[in-house]
Amino acid sequence: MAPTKDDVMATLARIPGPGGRPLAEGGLVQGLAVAGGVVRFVLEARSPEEARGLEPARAAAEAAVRAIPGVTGVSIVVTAHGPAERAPAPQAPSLTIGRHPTPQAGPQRVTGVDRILAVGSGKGGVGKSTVSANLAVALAREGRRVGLLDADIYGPSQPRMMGVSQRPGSPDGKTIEPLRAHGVTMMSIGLMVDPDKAIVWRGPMLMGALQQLLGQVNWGRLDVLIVDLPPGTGDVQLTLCQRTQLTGAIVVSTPQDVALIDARKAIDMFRTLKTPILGLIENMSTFVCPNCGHESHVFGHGGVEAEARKDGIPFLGSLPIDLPTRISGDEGVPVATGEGPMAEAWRGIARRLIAGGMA
Ligand SMILES: Nc1ncnc2c1ncn2[C@@H]1O[C@H](COP(=O)(O)OP(=O)(O)OP(=O)(O)O)[C@@H](O)[C@H]1O
Repeated sequence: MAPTKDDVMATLARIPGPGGRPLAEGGLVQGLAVAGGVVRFVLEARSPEEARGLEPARAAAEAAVRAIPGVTGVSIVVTAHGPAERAPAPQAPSLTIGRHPTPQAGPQRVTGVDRILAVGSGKGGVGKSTVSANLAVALAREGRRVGLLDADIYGPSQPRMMGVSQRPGSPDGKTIEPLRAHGVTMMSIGLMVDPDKAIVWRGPMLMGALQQLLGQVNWGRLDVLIVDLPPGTGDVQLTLCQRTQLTGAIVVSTPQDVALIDARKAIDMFRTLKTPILGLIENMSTFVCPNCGHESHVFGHGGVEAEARKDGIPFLGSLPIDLPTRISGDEGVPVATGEGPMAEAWRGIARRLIAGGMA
């Protein structure tokens, strides 16, 4: 019989954590997911010191969870952030998102944030949100302090992909406390509006909302903030590039021509706005049949790398069509939280960005 989350939490309640308190208590266990027999969760320490001290408890938890009948795999990630970055318990916010923009003099930094990476695409549905979420998690696993802002105002998908749904609090009515998931500090417009209501805003309202999400969210100290943009080349992209000091943009595309045509437009837009393009990522590159191992190039293959070479833009990597990537995205536990070839691919891209000083 497949194990349940309750089975896992009951097991973790018997394992001592920091200060002898059971691991199951105090919000230490985050993002618990049980898919088939595979159990995944994050142990979120309050400081790097506490994270280092958690190793024996992590090993004990892994052994104990593995011993639960029906468990076929266990992945436990320990992440740490300073207490300043830990969001307080959500309270009813008195702040709403969505207003006209306020004037500002030139592009501005976001307080406490060292780098801002925009993740864009020309075409919708090519995997921009999947890339943003997995990259954020992979960077956090490398020990970076990471924020994720879902700026896809018309179609926010990060709450689902990161597995959060509670409304962020605004205790003082001026700033919004972001949420935490899988070691990442995150905020999405989707958490502030009724999920069943369409956002019907003209450009100025979008600009104002983005300004609020950057300036009024208490991001804390971050090494890097990843901004998941809407597809295309519209008001949100323009506002972000013109009003914020961006480190650069990453453009995601699938290899087929129709996506590449739009990716070129996104590249052209970032160039026009003088935003450095840090690299291209090819998503849904190939499909390897899990039954026979045959590799098909459903959307073509290699087109994004060729485009990068032609344009003199770094190629950051390619990701195959992968069922666990889709399932884990739907379940709110990005595939980069686990182990295996996909998590390894994300780790590689994250390390490349860190080595280049970009994250
Ligand atoms: N490499 C992949 N393998 C399998 N499924 C994937 C992969 N990348 C993305 N997907 C799935 O494709 C769908 C679209 O992905 P995603 O939402 O990340 O795209 P997007 O470009 O952000 O879309 P939008 O234009 O709506 O913002 C999702 O269901 C996601 O799980």
